[in-house]
Amino acid sequence: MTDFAATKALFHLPDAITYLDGNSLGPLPKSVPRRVESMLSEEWGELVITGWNRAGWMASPLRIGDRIGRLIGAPPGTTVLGDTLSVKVYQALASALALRPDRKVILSDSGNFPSDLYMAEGLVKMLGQGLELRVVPPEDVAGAITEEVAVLMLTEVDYRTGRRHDMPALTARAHAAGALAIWDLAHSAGALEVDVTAGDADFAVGCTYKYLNGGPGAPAFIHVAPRFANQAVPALSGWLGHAAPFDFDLGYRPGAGIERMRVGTPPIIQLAALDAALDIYDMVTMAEVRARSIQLSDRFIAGVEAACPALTLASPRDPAQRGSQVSFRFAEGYAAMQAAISRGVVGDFRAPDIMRFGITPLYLDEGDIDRAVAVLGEIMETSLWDTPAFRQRAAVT
Ligand SMILES: Cc1ncc(COP(=O)(O)O)c(C=O)c1O
Ligand SMILES: Nc1c(O)cccc1C(=O)C[C@H](N)C(=O)O
Repeated sequence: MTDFAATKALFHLPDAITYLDGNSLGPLPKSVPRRVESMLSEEWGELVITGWNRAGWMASPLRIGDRIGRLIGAPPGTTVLGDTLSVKVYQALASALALRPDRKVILSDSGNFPSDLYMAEGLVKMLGQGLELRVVPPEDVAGAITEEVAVLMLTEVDYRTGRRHDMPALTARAHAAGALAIWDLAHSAGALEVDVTAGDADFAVGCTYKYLNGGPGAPAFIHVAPRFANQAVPALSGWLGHAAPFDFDLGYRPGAGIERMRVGTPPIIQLAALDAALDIYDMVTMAEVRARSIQLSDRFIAGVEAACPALTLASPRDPAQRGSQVSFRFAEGYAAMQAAISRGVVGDFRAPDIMRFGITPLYLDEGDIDRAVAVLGEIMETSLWDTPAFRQRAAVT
């Protein structure tokens, strides 16, 4: 049985802050500074270039990829880390399209994160070939999976509303229509019980700086189903995805399996931080994390609805349809969130009117939820948000 008080004690949580933004950037695990410091001084400092072999740097994208694979139901050797999520989306999509050369449609939805759509748009422009990116409302996805579709590309949990797609059902539908399915697990990995194997995903990608607490700029992951591992053509054919990088051949030969999804030099310092952060996931089961997330989310929804009648729930009320965030609509949501932050309750805002709160049981408990509810209630009751200073938008929201 997971001891959530023990996991909470493993995080550095800034004084007087209730942190409800772990769905965007996880907080600092206390073990990370020590690990990074030892990586710097003992590995980089003492081993210098021999660290690639002697400290296992070169193998770390696959080794740590397996730690993430365990959390998303991927078999060992099918998940690798590197680059940003936008890059991994591009790689997955390019490879999936090459596996369905006779089809022309990439199907996605308007709840997808814009970068995923932008990467698809860029790829469509570059490849030409009559390809089309078709974006439909989330509720219309199932009906839009026709035999024209080459690839269904979705983010499982909507970054704004927290609405969760049914990965196994939509994937089965895509497969029945002859299409492939790519799942972006940015808002799922470390938050929900995900099983890419049972769900039969062809490709899965995600980031590690949200629920997995790898820190700002932590590398993304990509998983390729074993049936395609040696078939997927890597669009970004960098040297570390080559079958024998240190042969320095002039021609590219893809590496075995998931190795081919590597591109260039891995971010070793950032991987050390992520590796330390993932130790916390060895202390929990995803079933318990999910159950606790639902418990805390339901408490938060009930509290906010009672204390803040002006906020309307934007997330599905049914926990099964929701990820691990809770969102509310309020026309002046940006200002209201700034007011909340000024009172120590940190969530974020997504245009046009979404106040977003990440519910992360590894370091949040009932006391945090109740404090956040009380602060939001007070802000709404006193209209504390109603000042030009809180309406002034920052560069990053
Ligand atoms: C669903 C989703 N896809 C893609 C991205 C882009 O990730 P990155 O900035 O690592 O490329 C994000 C977050 O920024 C995201 O939430
Ligand atoms: N990756 C981010 C960044 O570099 C700066 C600010 C925010 C982010 C995010 O991750 C945003 C996030 N994907 C979202 O769901 O809105």
